[in-house]
Amino acid sequence: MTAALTLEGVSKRYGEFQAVRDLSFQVQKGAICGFLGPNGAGKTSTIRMILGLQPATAGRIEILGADDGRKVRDRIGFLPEERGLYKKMTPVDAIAFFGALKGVPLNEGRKRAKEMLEAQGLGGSSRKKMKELSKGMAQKVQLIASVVHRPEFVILDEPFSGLDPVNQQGLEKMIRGLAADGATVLFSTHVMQHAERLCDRVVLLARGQKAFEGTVEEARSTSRRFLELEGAISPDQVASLPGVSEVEIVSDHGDGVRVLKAAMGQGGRGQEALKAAFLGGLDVRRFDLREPSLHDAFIDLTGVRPDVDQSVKPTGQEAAR
Ligand SMILES: Nc1ncnc2c1ncn2[C@@H]1O[C@H](COP(=O)(O)OP(=O)(O)OP(=O)(O)O)[C@@H](O)[C@H]1O
Repeated sequence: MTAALTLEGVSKRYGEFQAVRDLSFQVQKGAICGFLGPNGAGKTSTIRMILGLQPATAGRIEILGADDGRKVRDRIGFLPEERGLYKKMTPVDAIAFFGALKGVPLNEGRKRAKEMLEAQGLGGSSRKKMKELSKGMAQKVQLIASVVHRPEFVILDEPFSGLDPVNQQGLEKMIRGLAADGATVLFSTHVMQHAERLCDRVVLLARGQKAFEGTVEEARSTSRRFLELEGAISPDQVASLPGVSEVEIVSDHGDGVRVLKAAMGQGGRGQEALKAAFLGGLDVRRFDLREPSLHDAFIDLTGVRPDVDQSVKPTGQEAAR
């Protein structure tokens, strides 16, 4: 496997404030990688360093074999977090314009734009002005504009933000399509579900530091599984089941019937515990085995929720740097 992107010990300081600290990770060619973390974790700062839009304070970045993103800018597609295409242009013109900035002749850009809009079910909107499109449509157009030059590497900063579930799904499909056509994709998000569905690998970032790098499955496996049991059972009985590390009373019906939540310890298997409960004749009337989600894993690995805002408001002087 070949790495399309390598970061080694990358840091970013804004004045006294350390936004990114000693960050290292790789994205293999052709992979979809999720760059995950709460708002303010340092994702945009890292993306800007990868693209060469701002210098790293320390460390090394290699993208598509180059030591500076600006040297390979025509082979990269970028969807920034702050969006807005020329409002008075039609989608076709806006897309062709962006293509032209990356060396695609205007006529060819228009042809590609029409085909890509058609493929996204936006063929009917191609004569409208950008300002007349819904937010979801405009965002799809902007994504098309960022990939019309058929880049090898696509970087999307919070591509799902502000979209309704239907448009989010459409965008997920587009991202899968880009990877199926051979592109490498890195996208940032603070919503774990998108990454769970899309990514080959994920990099988890909290307070500017990497907390985890690996597959979604590996991330999940670091987190505890839970077994929820309802019946005339005591916490002690559940605590003695194999693999159970902790028991919590969720609710007590008062007649001896309770709902108990058992956290499985490292390597503990809920099925084994359930089997022992039934073989031991425990009065279990309902059970639920809950696998940890990527969201659970993020909280376990970083100690923070991915949906909080970790931003530190920059002072005027720092913001100007
Ligand atoms: N130019 C700047 N000057 C000073 N501080 C900055 C600057 N840019 C970003 N920061 C701070 O660095 C931290 C990381 O910001 P960054 O935008 O990289 O995070 P993020 O994970 O992309 O979050 P978001 O999705 O909200 O943009 C934040 O605390 C932010 O306030």
